[in-house]
Amino acid sequence: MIHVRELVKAYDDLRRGKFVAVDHVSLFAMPGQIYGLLGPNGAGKTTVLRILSTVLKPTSGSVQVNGYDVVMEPAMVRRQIGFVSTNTAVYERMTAWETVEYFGRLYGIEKDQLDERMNTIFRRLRMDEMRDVLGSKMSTGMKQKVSIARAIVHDPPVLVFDEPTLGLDVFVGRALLQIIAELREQGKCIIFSSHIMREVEKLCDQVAIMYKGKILAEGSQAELRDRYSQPDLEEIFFHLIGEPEDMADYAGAEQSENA
Ligand SMILES: Nc1ncnc2c1ncn2[C@@H]1O[C@H](COP(=O)(O)OP(=O)(O)OP(=O)(O)O)[C@@H](O)[C@H]1O
Repeated sequence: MIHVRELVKAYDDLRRGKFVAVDHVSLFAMPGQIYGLLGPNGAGKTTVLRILSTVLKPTSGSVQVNGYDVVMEPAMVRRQIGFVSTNTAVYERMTAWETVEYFGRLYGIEKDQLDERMNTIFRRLRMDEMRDVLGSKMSTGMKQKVSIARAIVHDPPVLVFDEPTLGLDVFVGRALLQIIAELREQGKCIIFSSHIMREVEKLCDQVAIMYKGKILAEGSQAELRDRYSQPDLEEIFFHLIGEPEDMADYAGAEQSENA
């Protein structure tokens, strides 16, 4: 379970001065559910997820992961979470098996239990054929599977996916979404951030639409469609922000992408 209350993150930016990247964000995600954080580049999604996984400290507000507070009990929070993003590192000189084993050991899992768990994970993620492939020889899709395997090796109840399909082709992207749906069936609490409306539409039970640091709307997809009388998430999004008159509206996002 993830409980975010009135979360604020302000940066002291040399160029922009004090910049509020996350502005009083509240959300609640349950086990067995995929919670979608949908928003364009620069909306503040990654900042929320980094605070959730204890990489960044909040300016104010509170975040609890399975009852543990991210500021007071960061080590316990890290045990609850598996984090997957597009640029999760895969070591060039380690095989798929060695990489996942290494992370399992970091979490202090006993050898026998680790072997058993890894066998299950490799089978479930259809990674058996790539056990001995070195990081330097892996395709992007293989690397992404290794990233998922290392994120779930300690069997965390909470999984965070930050734009996980970025740069993947349609086959690998689809397989990845299927894996995430399977993890939901296992009762995991999943946060899935994306700017791709179609993906969020397919996968997510609850959706928060985020823009310029704020959550503009939150609910199940059916609730959101009803509330705003719009047929899909894209229409709801533009209904909420208004049609941008020119790309000046989008300047902040461009900067973030290049940062
Ligand atoms: N260290 C920092 N200092 C100053 N501003 C920052 C810093 N990190 C992020 N920001 C700004 O905070 C805003 C939100 O960034 P964030 O990465 O959370 O957005 P996002 O929704 O994840 O988008 P993206 O998909 O581009 O990563 C952006 O305007 C970004 O430039």
